[in-house]
Amino acid sequence: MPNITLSGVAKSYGGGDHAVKNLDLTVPDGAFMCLLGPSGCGKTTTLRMIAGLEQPSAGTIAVGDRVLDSVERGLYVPPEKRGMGLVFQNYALWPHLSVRENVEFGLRMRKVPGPERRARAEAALRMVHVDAAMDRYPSQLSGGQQQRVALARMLAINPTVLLLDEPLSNLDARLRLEMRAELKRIHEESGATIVFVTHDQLEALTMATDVAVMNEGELQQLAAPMEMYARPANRFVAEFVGSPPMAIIDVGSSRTGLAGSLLRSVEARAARCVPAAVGIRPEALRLGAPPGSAWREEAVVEAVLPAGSSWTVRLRVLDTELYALSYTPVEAAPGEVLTCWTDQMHLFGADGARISSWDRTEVGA
Ligand SMILES: Nc1ncnc2c1ncn2[C@@H]1O[C@H](COP(=O)(O)OP(=O)(O)OP(=O)(O)O)[C@@H](O)[C@H]1O
Repeated sequence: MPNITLSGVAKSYGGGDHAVKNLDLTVPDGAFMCLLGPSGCGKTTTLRMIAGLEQPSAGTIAVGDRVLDSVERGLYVPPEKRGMGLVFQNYALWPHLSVRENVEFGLRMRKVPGPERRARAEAALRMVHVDAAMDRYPSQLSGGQQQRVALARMLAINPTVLLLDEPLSNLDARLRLEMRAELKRIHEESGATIVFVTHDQLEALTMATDVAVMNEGELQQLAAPMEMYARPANRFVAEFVGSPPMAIIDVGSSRTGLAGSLLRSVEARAARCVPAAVGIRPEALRLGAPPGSAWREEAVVEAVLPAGSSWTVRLRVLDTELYALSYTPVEAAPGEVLTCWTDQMHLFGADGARISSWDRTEVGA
């Protein structure tokens, strides 16, 4: 199964501002790609263009050698001829059809003969673990089961590409967690290429093989989830991916306060790195005795917030409030002075881009 390639793709609705700008994106064969970004960043528009529900204003969309859209060549393949399955946030099932009939419906439309239709519907329902409820009606199922039936309806068609637009957004927290694991399993079992739209960074990190972060119609970074977490390409990605978010301290040429302290530490290690901002993830801000070369400062404990398996600590470090996230118990009283330290800083330049030469100084530091 070939890659999906978007080259120079743009979309503006009715000649207005561009919802998607000059997008170059390759979805590798068999990938589980999440399009991630805040509301209005162009994720859904991108998915709808891949599906053929919207036509690009510029650029080319292809699956392998097969061009599906080319504005230049006036080429456009309609959705039903693209061989892709779509599941949207509102996954309406037919209320008057049983679960089995709902799943068989798409196959009936495609004129798949009876016995094969039944076998494929049952196999798809087994895959999503709702085969026991095959003869019930949608109103007799939980939200999560209905969601799975909608997925089974798509899987039965054996799409090589599955396009999902926030399909878990109507579910409660427990079901979302369950469905994330299910989707991952289904992806592995079916071998389908999945493109999944979400604004939930945790959803993207937990499920995707590749994450494409978008903002204001532009691709900010395309990377494997843990790579993106470890090395966000710019300030936007750094702040968007991770919860609680990374603290980003503007340093400029400051010689005072936390900014000055961080800057001196950077200069001591890599004099040629000139950051405009320094980022520290809460879990990278550690309490206690630092190793030799790590940046350190005295921190005044403002509050300790235990959450069962983790402890969030609000600290005042010189002139700035920072949060530390610890996975071992923190027993400190407000007003107590501790040492905080980190050996994992993220440096960003004046244009907001990551200073990657700094990462090389950290390796082996
Ligand atoms: N049919 C439309 N007509 C005009 N403008 C549209 C249309 N659909 C989307 N837009 C605009 O295009 C931009 C991108 O929208 P899009 O739905 O792709 O973003 P999104 O990232 O999926 O957001 P959300 O998570 O809120 O769905 C937004 O500014 C939106 O208002």
